[in-house]
Amino acid sequence: MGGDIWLRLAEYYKRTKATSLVERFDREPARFEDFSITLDDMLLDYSKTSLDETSRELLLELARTTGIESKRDAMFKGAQVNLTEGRAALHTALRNRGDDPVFAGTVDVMPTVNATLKRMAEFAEDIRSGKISAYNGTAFTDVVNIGIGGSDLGPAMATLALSPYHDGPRVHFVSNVDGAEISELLDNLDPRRTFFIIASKTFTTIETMTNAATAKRWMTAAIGESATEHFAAVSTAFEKTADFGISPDRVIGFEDWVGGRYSVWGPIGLSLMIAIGSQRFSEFLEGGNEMDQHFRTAPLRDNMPVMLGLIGIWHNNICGYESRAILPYDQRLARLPAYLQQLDMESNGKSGKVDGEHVNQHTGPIVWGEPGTNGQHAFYQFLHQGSRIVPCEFLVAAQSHEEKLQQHHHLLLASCLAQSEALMRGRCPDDIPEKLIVKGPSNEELDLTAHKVFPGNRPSTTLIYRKLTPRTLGRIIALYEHRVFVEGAIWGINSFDQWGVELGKELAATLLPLIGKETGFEDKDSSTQGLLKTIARLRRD
Ligand SMILES: O=P(O)(O)OC[C@H]1O[C@](O)(CO)[C@@H](O)[C@@H]1O
Repeated sequence: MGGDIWLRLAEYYKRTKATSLVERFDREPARFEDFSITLDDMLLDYSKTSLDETSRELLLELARTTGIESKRDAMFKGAQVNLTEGRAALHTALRNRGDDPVFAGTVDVMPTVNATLKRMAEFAEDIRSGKISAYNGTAFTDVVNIGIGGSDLGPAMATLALSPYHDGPRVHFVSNVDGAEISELLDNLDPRRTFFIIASKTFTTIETMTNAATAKRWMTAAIGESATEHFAAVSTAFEKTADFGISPDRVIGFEDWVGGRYSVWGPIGLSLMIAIGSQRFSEFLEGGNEMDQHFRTAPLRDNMPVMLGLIGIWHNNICGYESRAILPYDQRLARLPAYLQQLDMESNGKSGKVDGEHVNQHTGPIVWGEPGTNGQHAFYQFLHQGSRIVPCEFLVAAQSHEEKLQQHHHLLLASCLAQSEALMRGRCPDDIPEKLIVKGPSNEELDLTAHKVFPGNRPSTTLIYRKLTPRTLGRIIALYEHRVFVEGAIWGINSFDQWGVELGKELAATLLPLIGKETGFEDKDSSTQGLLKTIARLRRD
């Protein structure tokens, strides 16, 4: 679908790509107003990309041709958009704040969603107040969420992002099966005052189950049979949580129409709710819901997720840029790049279309990033003068939480704006006031001007928001969720399954009994055999 439009986009890009961003700004005095979208106290500036009126119209035509509106409406209405798993993708129902029913098939899911949210809130507040207490009646001081992927990244990212709102017990996250992570944490915790949440949709994920078993042993060694009182689970698999020894009144369930990487809005967000309280969690949901309403109702041209998605398509499929950098000038969003890696790359890192056909173009890009200004002192050299062009996505708050450290925030803001300006403007030899001459190895004079030249014309977007509040964070996450949806819908892929993670898991299960063995793996390739033998030797010697 949309074959001709792809060609027209490519041809238009070819014809206009010589026009630099600086030239565009010189020619179009209202470029910022024309190429930015405001949603209350949030603004997306995409004027520093090479989009112009014509290319934007072509992209909007692409979106319409690929049925973006009907696909969006189908998702919100609970259609089985996740065809390969036979499910709806109704994470938006978890943040539906109105009274309208939301159907998955013929069932209105809202009564269950609201009842679960109420249960979560009661549970979280009881932990916070000490009503749910440790075996000896004392309040819990520490809560540990054990989960991985979507059962970790969302609450871990959001808990850090909203740290100014923490007024509950300390919340920690363990995800890696590497024993280093859990052992370093447990060494610093008191089992008598620690509560574990085992967060796993399937309750089979090997990393989570291994960490959960270790936590249970650690707790049992300290308090014996009372250990299970220090555990809760968040899962869709009630039999498995019972087998683990968690009583049903300590299990908060959710439905299979919530994908792992979209699950922070519901019970998987329990650790976040314990940290910030149920009221603030509600504000977080409201923020997500506001972005949903915007996505559903704003004209495509003024629609933030749609335009962010189309900018992604432009950069990826038309300009040929392979990756996108997520650059929050907001230290508390330090985990956002990792969170978006899962959201984006697990959703859209696919080569098969919904109909089983192979895609004939690139799908999801490589997503990476770090908070500014640290990134500036690490990889920005590459962004400014490297041979590859990386579209940069800056995020920054106008106001910080650190009222007494305004000079820090001014510098942070100035740095963020400076980077997008430098990427766009670059620096030509004429702008270099003094020639820098050094002596070469044979005492000859070397002119360093070329090293000081920046090519510029490198695209970026900037998302500015007033302050990183629960509501704002909700909006940011929902914005990116819908952007991923828009891109996936245009490529015709299913953004809600993740078959590509299966093979590695299966092979790990077959390799596990071979670790430390010298033989028994003759059917493996010579590299794997060699590595297994080396492991055995290094463990033995
Ligand atoms: O919540 P679970 O079932 O433990 O799954 C954890 C993660 O594993 C995956 O299935 C694969 O990485 C993710 O999609 C998911 O978020």
